[in-house]
Amino acid sequence: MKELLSIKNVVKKYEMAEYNALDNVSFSITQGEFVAIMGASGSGKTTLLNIASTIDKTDCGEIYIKGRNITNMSDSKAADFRKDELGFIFQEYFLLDSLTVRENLSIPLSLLSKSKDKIDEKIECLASKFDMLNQLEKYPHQLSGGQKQRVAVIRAIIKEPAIIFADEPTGALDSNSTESVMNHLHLVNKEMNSTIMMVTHDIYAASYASRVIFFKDGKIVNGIVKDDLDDRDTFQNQIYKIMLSMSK
Ligand SMILES: Nc1ncnc2c1ncn2[C@@H]1O[C@H](COP(=O)(O)OP(=O)(O)OP(=O)(O)O)[C@@H](O)[C@H]1O
Repeated sequence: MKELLSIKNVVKKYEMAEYNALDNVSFSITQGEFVAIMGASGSGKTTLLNIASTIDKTDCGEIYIKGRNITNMSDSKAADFRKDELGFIFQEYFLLDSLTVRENLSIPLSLLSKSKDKIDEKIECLASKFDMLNQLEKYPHQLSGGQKQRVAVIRAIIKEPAIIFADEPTGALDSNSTESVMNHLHLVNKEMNSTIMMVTHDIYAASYASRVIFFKDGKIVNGIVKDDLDDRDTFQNQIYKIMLSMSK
């Protein structure tokens, strides 16, 4: 299978820190995989996501996305790379409050100089899939948390990025909204064959992934792949047991 993201021997130590936030981390994600990164607070999950997505730099090691070495990209090249190739979903949504949902969603494609007709066509197609067609002319403050996060998911996928990085996408949501957002993320992964790397504390959210990688003290300590024959409850149970054993 085609390797999409490859992390090789990555080390990251913050200034004044006693320990490495990432300590010789290596793994790869193939095209179409949905990988969840789990671990206790401080285990290095967000540091990993920031380094894998060009937001932060490593001290040692290399990162490749679609075969391109992104390790030492200049800031301006990294910004272009993010615009062209990466999608982001954050806990706090980061929608622009003064713009409608439609205007928020048009930004990624406008930045890629797509025509207005193409942009509207794409927005309406995805809004329909995400049950958001009636919300396009509303402003973010008129939406529920779950609806805002669905807009953020559409915004992340609309330009069909090479990979989507999601940092605690359900962290601010109640259980109903979490279920809806995760169902839509799952749909994106299956129907559009999107590659997703998601950092989460939430065992339920992680159970939607096809693989979970577990971190402790900046190191990978375990990994589990969902068996196609197993249902999500079984996978969630397996994740729970590993998290429990790691906390002992
Ligand atoms: N900017 C920073 N400066 C110094 N130390 C940092 C910085 N950011 C993170 N750290 C430290 O690096 C380690 C890993 O932090 P990181 O935020 O990656 O963990 P995490 O697993 O994402 O935690 P959480 O689940 O609480 O968000 C921690 O010990 C943290 O205190």
